[in-house]
Amino acid sequence: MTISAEKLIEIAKEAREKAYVPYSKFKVGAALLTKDGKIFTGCNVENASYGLTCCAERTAIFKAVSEGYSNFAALAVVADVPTLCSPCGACRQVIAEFGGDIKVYMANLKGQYATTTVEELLPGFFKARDMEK
Ligand SMILES: O=c1ccn([C@H]2C[C@H](O)[C@@H](CO)O2)c(=O)[nH]1
Ligand SMILES: [Zn+2]
Repeated sequence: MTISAEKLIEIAKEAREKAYVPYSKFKVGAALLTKDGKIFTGCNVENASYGLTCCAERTAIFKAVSEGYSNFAALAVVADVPTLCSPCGACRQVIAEFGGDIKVYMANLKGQYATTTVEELLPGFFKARDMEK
């Protein structure tokens, strides 16, 4: 990995500013580090049809994959909360698709963070192997 957790969190914090959140007003930012050192950012994008909202984490992952990157080392997620911003279930499954060992930094605006992995966040996640007959 080429950059520190703190730096990735800083980048996620900047990405958070772009959040489109007219309904919840809850801005979330993400920064995704590829194994070859490229960074893709994301923010949450809400919709008047609430269920169509895309979280910051998935925005970052879909941006990266659509640009040809799918080997990830770490993902930072930042929100303005006293505790830490923990990815929702849908995002956990989407992150897991690309490796249960991807580091996840859950952070707040003060720069406090916890490090975990998707294996820890979503034990027993559904994977390609589960479709084998
Ligand atoms: O980890 C999370 C949790 C929530 N949200 C978004 C979805 C919605 O726009 C708002 C409130 O749930 O926060 C994210 O982007 N990431
Ligand atoms: Zn989510």
